[in-house]
Amino acid sequence: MSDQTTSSLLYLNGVSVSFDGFKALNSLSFIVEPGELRAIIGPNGAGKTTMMDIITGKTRPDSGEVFFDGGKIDLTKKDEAEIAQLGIGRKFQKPTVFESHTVWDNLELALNRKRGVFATLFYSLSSGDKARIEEILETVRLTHRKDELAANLSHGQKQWLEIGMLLAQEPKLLLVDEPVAGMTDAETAETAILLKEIAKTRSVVVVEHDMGFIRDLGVKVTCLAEGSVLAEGSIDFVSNDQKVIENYLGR
Ligand SMILES: Nc1ncnc2c1ncn2[C@@H]1O[C@H](COP(=O)(O)OP(=O)(O)OP(=O)(O)O)[C@@H](O)[C@H]1O
Repeated sequence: MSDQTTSSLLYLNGVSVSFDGFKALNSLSFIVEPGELRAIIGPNGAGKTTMMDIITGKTRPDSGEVFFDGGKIDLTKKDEAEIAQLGIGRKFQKPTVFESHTVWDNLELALNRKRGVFATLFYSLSSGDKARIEEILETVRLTHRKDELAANLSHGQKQWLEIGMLLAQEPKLLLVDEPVAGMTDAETAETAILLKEIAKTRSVVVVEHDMGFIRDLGVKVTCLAEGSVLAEGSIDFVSNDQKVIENYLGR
């Protein structure tokens, strides 16, 4: 096993997958380090969602390697539930919070989900749990709205609440799909700060089309196109790459 495999949190090497003969991923190689925040950009159909599907076990690769946690775990041998348990959380584009519950209860439910049904039946909230919920509320900027029904939150706040629910499961890697679509400019700017804070204690991979937001993140950017990496580096490096301009930014 190579040094890159053992030092990385997530290691994809030569991953390919086809749907009806169409190569959605074409020998994709992609590495995320522990504690790294990484931005992914790329045109529609580039394979961004398919890559997330491979990591979370929703889709199986036709070929290639997918390792987690310093090469210890072969994700291609695990199902979706096992991968979630291993510490990979995924936030889809549309928020899916429990609208008729309060913000606090949404987080409490997420904390309980980690414990399983039996433990939850005989469970009362410990002071440690309360402290953790309060900490998450601070992180996702919702302390002042903790007793509000989730239905009454703004779209951006619902996105933050769902990120908080994922944090309650203590993922080592958080995958976030287009979090700022539909957010106000202020919420978008705040989301960049929030994700940078979250990435202090875990790795985060965020897919976005909003280039202002990507610039605010100030992290390494990977541009995908036609199922493989077109360019990777700082936002200035990637956005000045001729292939990126032709395939994505200049369109
Ligand atoms: N389950 C599937 N069956 C058939 N084709 C699929 C399937 N999933 C993805 N594809 C195709 O694979 C290609 C890559 O799609 P993918 O959704 O990964 O791109 P994307 O980069 O996430 O695009 P977007 O920015 O539009 O979300 C697309 O052409 C898509 O139509």
